Amino acid sequence: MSPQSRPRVFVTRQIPEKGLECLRQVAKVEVWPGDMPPNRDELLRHAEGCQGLLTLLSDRVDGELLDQVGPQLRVVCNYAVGFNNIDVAAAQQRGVAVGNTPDVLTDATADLAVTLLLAAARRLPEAIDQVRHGDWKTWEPLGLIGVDLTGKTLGIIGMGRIGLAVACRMHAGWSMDVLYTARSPKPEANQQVGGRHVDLDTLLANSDFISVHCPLSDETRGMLDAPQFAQMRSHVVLVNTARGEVIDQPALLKALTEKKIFAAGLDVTTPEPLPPEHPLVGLPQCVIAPHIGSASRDSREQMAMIAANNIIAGLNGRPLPHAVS
Ligand SMILES: NC(=O)C1=CN([C@@H]2O[C@H](COP(=O)(O)OP(=O)(O)OC[C@H]3O[C@@H](n4cnc5c(N)ncnc54)[C@H](O)[C@@H]3O)[C@@H](O)[C@H]2O)C=CC1
Ligand SMILES: O=C(O)C(=O)CO
Repeated sequence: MSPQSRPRVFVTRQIPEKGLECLRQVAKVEVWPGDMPPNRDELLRHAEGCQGLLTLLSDRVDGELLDQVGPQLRVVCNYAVGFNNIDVAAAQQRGVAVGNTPDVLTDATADLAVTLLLAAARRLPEAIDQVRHGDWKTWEPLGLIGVDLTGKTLGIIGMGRIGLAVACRMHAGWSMDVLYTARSPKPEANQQVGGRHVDLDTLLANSDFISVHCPLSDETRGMLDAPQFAQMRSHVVLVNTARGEVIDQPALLKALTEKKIFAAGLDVTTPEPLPPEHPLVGLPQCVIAPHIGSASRDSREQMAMIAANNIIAGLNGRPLPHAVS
């Protein structure tokens, strides 16, 4: 195929080169060069006339964008497993295939959830600050006391790929019992970690640690709000690596400041980035990472390959290897 007749693909951010090389074999690829994502106008302008779009979570893909890109558009793939930024129904109505990059980031994201859980439970940011600021005066019998982990109960909200990987780590490493919610019981969770499928209220009332792993949807938005915090144990450590909007953030702030729960570890917030002056940032018992769950070398490279293969399949009118519906 001559370079002129190749389909056009717009990639909305620099991604690992391996994936781009693969795409360049079959398509004329434009990569957004900015450190910041394209704004709406820039996205609309650069996407117009493309057959493929490789998008990020910060790119809203809706009916307006799809119409402006034009009827030649065949495929959109998010460089992420979550796809709450894409109106999948609008894409399907227009015959546009939608893909994502699951599995290859499961371990990295689960590792980060465990890291946040441990850091929040053992008050690591406060301890590090003490050393940095010259406040480490002596060995203190009553200083920086955290919560214990071994043999406690872990509640997983959304027992999918990442939820199960977190449960496996905490069950094998800390002998935790596992409760979980999901749309249906997961036999693999029962087999691998003895997990019990329960309703949300049961999970909230009986867990010492709670880790959120469900996708963001109309059903899960604001799922943890004031009434849910009121049901939690006062020593709970809450971890969220799913999406910020699953938790009502003002309710979380209140629960933390009023010591209704012990601590939180967040990789996702509302909004992202969270401004440094936001009250959650200043709370010692809230550990916040800047959405780095999948930020490991192998995960990001493999995500790029999956995304490229999805786009290539879509351009060729083949079913996507990793399609969402
Ligand atoms: N922080 C980060 O960098 C990353 C964040 N994520 C987030 O993690 C989420 C989960 O990823 P995976 O485990 O791969 O997805 P998955 O699809 O394997 O698992 C999601 C689970 O949530 C369950 N679920 C759906 N609605 C629910 C509800 N209302 N209540 C309880 N459970 C519900 C589903 O049944 C499923 O078992 C993604 O959607 C994404 O938002 C994923 C990767 C990296
Ligand atoms: O994959 C996702 O859903 C993320 O949030 C980033 O990897």
